[in-house]
Amino acid sequence: MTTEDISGAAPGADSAGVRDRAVVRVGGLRKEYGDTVALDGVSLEIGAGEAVAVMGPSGCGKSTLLNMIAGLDRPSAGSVHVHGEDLGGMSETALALFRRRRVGMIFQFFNLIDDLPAIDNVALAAQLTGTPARQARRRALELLNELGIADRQNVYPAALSGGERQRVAVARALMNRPALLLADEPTGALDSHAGEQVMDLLIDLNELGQTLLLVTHDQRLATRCAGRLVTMADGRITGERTLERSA
Ligand SMILES: Nc1ncnc2c1ncn2[C@@H]1O[C@H](COP(=O)(O)OP(=O)(O)OP(=O)(O)O)[C@@H](O)[C@H]1O
Repeated sequence: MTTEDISGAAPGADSAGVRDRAVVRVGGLRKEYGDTVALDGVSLEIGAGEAVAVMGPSGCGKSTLLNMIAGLDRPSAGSVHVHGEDLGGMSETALALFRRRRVGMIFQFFNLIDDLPAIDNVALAAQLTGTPARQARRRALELLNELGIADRQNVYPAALSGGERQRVAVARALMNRPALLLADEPTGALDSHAGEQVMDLLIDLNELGQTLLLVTHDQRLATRCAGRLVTMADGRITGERTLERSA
């Protein structure tokens, strides 16, 4: 896999250090759902080229934080900047464009479209930003090739293994060279072998300069893939430490 293949994010991981350019800046973030306070004053900065894992007990607000950074939901208070763009100031249309162009997301249950073969699941991400179909399919095939599943390009999600589905989802997430790759329990539905392969893939991508934010319950995923661990409880950040990546 090459830097050129994956992203426009790589230049951030330069010799000047990885945290000199923030890809994510979250300040005083609060989110209420009725009486539930899901986020209660979260501030976090992620530098270009960093891999950050967020861990904490169920219900502590991890996915809510991820969704705010992805522009999938709006905060009750506080600010989110991604790649220098202020999400709070965006119209719904601008936010939809931001989601397509700036962030790639992978989820526990893949979220692939059942009635499209692998290649079209991937290509669609670029077609939605206006890339002509032929060009989108060409890049989709390159990515599937880089991820080792080009031979599965015409297979529908139902006939793919869990690991293959997640690889298709990763290819889709990388399609528009996102500044930020967000992963919500990316190995949660995989057996240990497929999980290891997805972890290796995330490590490779980060080493090529892709900025990564992942939410997980899996200590092994966090320590293998991330350089920094953020812990949360009750909607707040309760701790932060640098990780030495384990083998
Ligand atoms: N759309 C929603 N409507 C109402 N409440 C919500 C919504 N989304 C999240 N919540 C609540 O906000 C809190 C934080 O939820 P969130 O999903 O962010 O936690 P989490 O740490 O990701 O949990 P898990 O590890 O179980 O996925 C929980 O109390 C949850 O019930």
